[in-house]
Amino acid sequence: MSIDFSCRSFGKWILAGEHAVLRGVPAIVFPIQSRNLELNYSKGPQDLQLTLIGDHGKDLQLLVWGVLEKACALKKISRHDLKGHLLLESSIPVGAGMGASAALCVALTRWLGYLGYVDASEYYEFARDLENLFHGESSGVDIAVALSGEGLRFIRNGERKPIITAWKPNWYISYSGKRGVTVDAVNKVKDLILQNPELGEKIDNQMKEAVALSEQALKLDDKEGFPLLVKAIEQAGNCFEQWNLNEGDPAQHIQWLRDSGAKAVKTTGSGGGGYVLSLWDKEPPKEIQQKLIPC
Ligand SMILES: C[C@@](O)(CCO)CC(=O)[O-]
Repeated sequence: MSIDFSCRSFGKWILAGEHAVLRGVPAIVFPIQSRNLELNYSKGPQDLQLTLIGDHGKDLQLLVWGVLEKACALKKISRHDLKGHLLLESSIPVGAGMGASAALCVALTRWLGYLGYVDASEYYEFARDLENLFHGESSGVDIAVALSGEGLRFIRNGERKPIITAWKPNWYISYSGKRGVTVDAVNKVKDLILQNPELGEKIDNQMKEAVALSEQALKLDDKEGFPLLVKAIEQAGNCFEQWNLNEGDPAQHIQWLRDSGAKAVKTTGSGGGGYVLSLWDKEPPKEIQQKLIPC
């Protein structure tokens, strides 16, 4: 079968800015090159057929049809207008906070663009509308990075600026042992803000400062940048503590990383589970590395 169109979108991890980004604070987000979703499309006369492969391809089974349903409704097209064969290969786990749903929405948007249903100028907005199927409220940060494939400084309804890093930190993400459900985590933070607006604002401001520090740290050289980056990550990580989003398995995983020699550790993404970022001053021990994904 010949391939008529293909595209690739990426999973993501966030250095700083989670949650507060919903209230206008910038977020620093990077793609995970090793966790991506590849779409290959072959034209054909038959109603659309779907094949899912890869470590996490099958996870997408229910999501794909749901997203396509919504895309058809938004563009006022019938499912029967979509013909041919779609092959999706994914290495992004679903429900782990790595942005699998955003990567899927971006890949399908690009494909619909190829078919002539979506203009390239509206890819971002359209993919975001599709992603709202999964999140009650999303800032669009996952869509932005899945679309660009590069590190970004992201502001909700605002800038999406590439991040230039002057050095390559020894940083990794690893699974906390528990699923992270974005909508639950977002609601937990919102509840805290409702109950204690002053504290909510204080934590958002702390996150904002962590974002500024991390940007500064990445612009310096590694010698000067490292201690600043440690401070930034710890400060951002402490926000998750205050939001009570590290309880249980994530807290134990964070402690294990610290005990193993990580110099700074924080939850990445929505929290309440999912992935944890760790920063090291040298290569982590071999037996630890098996559990770490290089960023
Ligand atoms: C928790 C959150 O800030 C990041 C999830 O990756 C939600 C969002 O920005 O859409």
